[in-house]
Amino acid sequence: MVEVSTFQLIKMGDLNHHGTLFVAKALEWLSETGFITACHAYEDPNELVYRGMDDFKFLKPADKGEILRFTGKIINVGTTSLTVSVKACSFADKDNSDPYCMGKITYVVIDKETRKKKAHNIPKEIMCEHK
Ligand SMILES: CC(=O)SCCNC(=O)CCNC(=O)[C@H](O)C(C)(C)COP(=O)(O)OP(=O)(O)OC[C@H]1O[C@@H](n2cnc3c(N)ncnc32)[C@H](O)[C@@H]1OP(=O)(O)O
Repeated sequence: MVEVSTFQLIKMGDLNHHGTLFVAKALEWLSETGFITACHAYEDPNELVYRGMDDFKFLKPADKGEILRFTGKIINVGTTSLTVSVKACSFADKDNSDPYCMGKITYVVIDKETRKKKAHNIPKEIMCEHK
């Protein structure tokens, strides 16, 4: 089972015109955590590419000064792909029960010479349910 956490402090430059966390910044942090999580399952980052994101939701605004914990878990292992669920919660929300935003990101393994997708042979045991 793979679970990876990263942390971000929301600063002035991360805000939108409402004065809350800008969606593009949240997506950047979400996809960084997703990629780092995927690299724990497949260790060559040069052969791992982003394919798509599903079910991205922004559920409540996040304020300047908040420390966010992004938690990535592998929820599906296919033939060439793996899917990581990432949740962003307050640092104080110890059980990740009240996320600010979340999404499911799929990565595909490619051959670094041909750039064509290839089977990764990652064992399904690394998957877990994201509560
Ligand atoms: C980290 C980065 O920034 S990487 C840079 C940005 N990304 C890129 O440049 C990648 C550009 N895209 C590509 O080169 C190609 O689309 C590839 C090689 C990734 C995939 O090739 P495609 O022919 O489009 O892939 P295809 O549609 O068959 O999907 C491949 C796998 O992803 C899975 N997949 C694709 N979309 C989704 C999705 N939305 N949700 C879940 N799984 C998905 C498929 O089911 C398949 O899985 P499997 O082989 O494990 O059964």
